[in-house]
Amino acid sequence: MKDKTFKRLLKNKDNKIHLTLIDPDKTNPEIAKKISLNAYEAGSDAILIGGSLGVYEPHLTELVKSCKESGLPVILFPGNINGLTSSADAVLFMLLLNSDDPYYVGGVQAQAAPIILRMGLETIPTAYIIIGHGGAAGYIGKARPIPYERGDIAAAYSLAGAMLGAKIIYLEAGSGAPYPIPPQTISLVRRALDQIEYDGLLIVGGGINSPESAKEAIKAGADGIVNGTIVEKDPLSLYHMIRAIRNSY
Ligand SMILES: CC(C)=CCC/C(C)=C/CC/C(C)=C/CC/C(C)=C/COP(=O)(O)OP(=O)(O)O
Ligand SMILES: O=P(O)(O)OC[C@@H](O)CO
Ligand SMILES: [Mg+2]
Repeated sequence: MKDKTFKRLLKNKDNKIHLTLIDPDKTNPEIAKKISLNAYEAGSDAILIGGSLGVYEPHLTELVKSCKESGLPVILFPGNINGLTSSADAVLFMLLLNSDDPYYVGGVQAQAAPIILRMGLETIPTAYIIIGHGGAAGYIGKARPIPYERGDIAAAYSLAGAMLGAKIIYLEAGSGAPYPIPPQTISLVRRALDQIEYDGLLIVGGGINSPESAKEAIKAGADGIVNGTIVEKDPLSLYHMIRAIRNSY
């Protein structure tokens, strides 16, 4: 199996990972290119492209191509099978572990797998776990969100994801969530993953809108963070977010 893009991320683990999210539903290729160039200069590790609502072609492919001009890897973060295009470098092959709908825990993966095979995309096995507010992803994905403060439950789901072979454990509060995942919750997940010597990446996203909250997530044990909403509002905020996570110790 291809793993070039994932290995490139993993190499930066000690330096902490920053992922810049672009929603194809809200962004045109020109703006996506500007955000990506900015992300590259600020030191982000990759561009994630995805959203909870449907996307269409050729828009998605054009968006991916314009992001690739930055030189950063472009990783699909699909809400459904229409979020796939062969022009990306890889796809987060996600299972929404705490969804009550079997479509998101087996069904969509079976729909997507033969398409991904034909597209020749690298897959990054990802356990997607929705916590707290959950945002559009929680609603569309029919998640039963884990309460913000229940780090023990988040840890149980994260262990399950790791034991299933996920290379990324993605703790998600939902794009634009009013509060990010609390550091105590992240710490409990980190501790559990350390017990099994997990060697993948613990990524946290949703509502991380200040350098302080970015730093807290990393201090609590996240290997990396995702920023979407704040980048849409102010692309220059990336410099502060990335500086914060790289100077956490
Ligand atoms: C394997 C394939 C092809 C797909 C996986 C499909 C799964 C499991 C989806 C989980 C549920 C879901 C709808 C996830 C979407 C995650 C995502 C791309 C969130 C990005 O943000 P938005 O939720 O669009 O935020 P806004 O509300 O800000 O637009
Ligand atoms: O838009 P924000 O709140 O930064 O969330 C990013 C990401 O975790 C959403 O999937
Ligand atoms: Mg969206």
